[in-house]
Amino acid sequence: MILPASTLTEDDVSAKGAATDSSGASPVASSRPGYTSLDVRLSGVGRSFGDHTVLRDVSLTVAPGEVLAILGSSGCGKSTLLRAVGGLDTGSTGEILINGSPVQRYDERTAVGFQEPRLLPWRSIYKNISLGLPRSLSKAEGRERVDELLELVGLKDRAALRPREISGGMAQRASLARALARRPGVLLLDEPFGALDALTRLKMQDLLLDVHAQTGTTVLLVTHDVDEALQLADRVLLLGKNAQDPTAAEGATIARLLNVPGSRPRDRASAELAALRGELFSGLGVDSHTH
Ligand SMILES: Nc1ncnc2c1ncn2[C@@H]1O[C@H](COP(=O)(O)OP(=O)(O)OP(=O)(O)O)[C@@H](O)[C@H]1O
Repeated sequence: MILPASTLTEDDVSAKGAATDSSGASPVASSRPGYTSLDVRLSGVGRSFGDHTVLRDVSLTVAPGEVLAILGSSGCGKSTLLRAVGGLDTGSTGEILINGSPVQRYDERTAVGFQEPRLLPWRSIYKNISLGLPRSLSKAEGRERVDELLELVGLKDRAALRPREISGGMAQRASLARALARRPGVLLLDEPFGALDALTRLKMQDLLLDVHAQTGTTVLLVTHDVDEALQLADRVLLLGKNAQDPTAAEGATIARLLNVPGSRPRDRASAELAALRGELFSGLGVDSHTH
């Protein structure tokens, strides 16, 4: 049973984040009954398309329950990396392990959410979410799970509507619920809020924090938004040229890997975050105009 985040006690919230994994990575969340949080280990991951090298030598461990934001300039390979972790692309080199075993084609331990909600227009919201259920569930179990998810993403009273009858933000919530329906150990989100207006985007960020507090799922989040990364992530991975080796061969690698301090939800105006924001902007080649 998934409870709305508002029913969590302070103890529930502070119990999260107490542990750290052996990689020295960020705090890990404990998952709720029925959910799992899996670790992801990347070793020397690379990807080329023909003679165009997009990614090279990406190595890191994402702790169970961690939220890792992936930033980088357009075309640097963020989606390519995410697709490789989900087994949507099998052309990468190096090794990707989830919970110690290699990623499979369309790995069932993962679920992917995209910028466009990708809902079937002729199906109800309820039915669209049920499309994400694992086949192993009975009808009754499936119904119970979809009801929980509708509650979790605040769409209980919209279940019977078609996608065109709800707003873009609601459609994105339905898409998130569909991705969660198989209770993935690793949730892969590719610019999930990129097409939403600024206010809806902030609300969706809060919703994702609620969902993460409820499920403890490991999240890899590709975003272009530095503030979104700082608000949501335990760590931020900046893909780009290696600053220590500017003459290195083409292809993006880990340019920076930053811990984001403070527990969520974070104070958007804190001085610590402002310093990190400046560092990330400079890593992205953008002048943050601080004087
Ligand atoms: N199937 C493919 N065949 C050939 N080239 C590809 C393929 N998929 C990706 N690429 C190339 O790999 C590079 C990285 O693409 P990718 O979509 O991963 O970048 P990104 O960082 O996610 O970009 P954006 O921020 O613009 O979404 C691009 O140059 C793209 O053209």
